[in-house]
Amino acid sequence: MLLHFTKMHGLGNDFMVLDLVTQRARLQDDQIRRLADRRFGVGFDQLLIVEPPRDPDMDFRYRIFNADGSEVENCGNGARCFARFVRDQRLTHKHEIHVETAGGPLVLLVEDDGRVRVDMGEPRFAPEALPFDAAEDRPLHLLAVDGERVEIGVVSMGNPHAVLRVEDVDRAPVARLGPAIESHPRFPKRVNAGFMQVVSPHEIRLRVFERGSGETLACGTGACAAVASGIRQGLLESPVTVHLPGGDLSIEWGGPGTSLAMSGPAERVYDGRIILN
Ligand SMILES: N[C@H](CCC[C@H](N)C(=O)O)C(=O)O
Repeated sequence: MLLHFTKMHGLGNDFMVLDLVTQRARLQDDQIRRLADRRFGVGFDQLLIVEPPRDPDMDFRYRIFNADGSEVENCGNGARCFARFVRDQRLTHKHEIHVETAGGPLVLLVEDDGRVRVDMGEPRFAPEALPFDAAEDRPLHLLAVDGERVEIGVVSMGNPHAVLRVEDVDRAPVARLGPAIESHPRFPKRVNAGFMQVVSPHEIRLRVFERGSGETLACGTGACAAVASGIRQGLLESPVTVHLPGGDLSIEWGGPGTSLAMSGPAERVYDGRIILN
């Protein structure tokens, strides 16, 4: 089976994007893992699949798979690349695109300068939304991990995030605590682990060890989760600039009962064709 695809990235968080509106394919987990491999395959953090919507009021359905083949509920950087892709491929001419995802509906606004603004919905802090094993909803939870006890904020952006505050992201124990938090037993569906350094009330630095992909150069939902947790703890005020290793995102959130908005770039790298057996 020959498949056309496009390689894209959002601040270095990179994607293979497949149009399954005009093409037909069913990919198995092991095929996704092989395609994700940066030597034996195309190489990506996530695979994004564009499909026709199930709900007639939506424009598209958008499915997201991590490099380990696991299907996930949401991908912020991927949403921006998705919006750029469907317009570049002339699958739509709309500037406001309504998308079905496993984590709920998204509204994507493609701006004239090529940046994409995404209404990411309302952050949810209740442990059962992630899911996270905890007796109650609170701004910070204690987690015993790798022989130490750390304080984390937990946030669902459709996908689960644990946010840990650090003094200096460059010296944060991402390689050691990232995997340990990702697969911690109190997160039955695993979790993305964010390491947040507060620079000022309107500025943070962030590194994210992503569930199913490892540390990435940027994580859109991770940036949203870190800002939401920081605002809830009284450390941050909207809008917040998030400095990730791959570049900056801008996040706005008016607090409980309101949607959180993220805006940033989406880049195409190349178009390709691959034969899947
Ligand atoms: N690894 C994430 C999905 C990709 C999120 C990230 N690439 C983003 O931009 O939000 C998870 O398992 O929930």
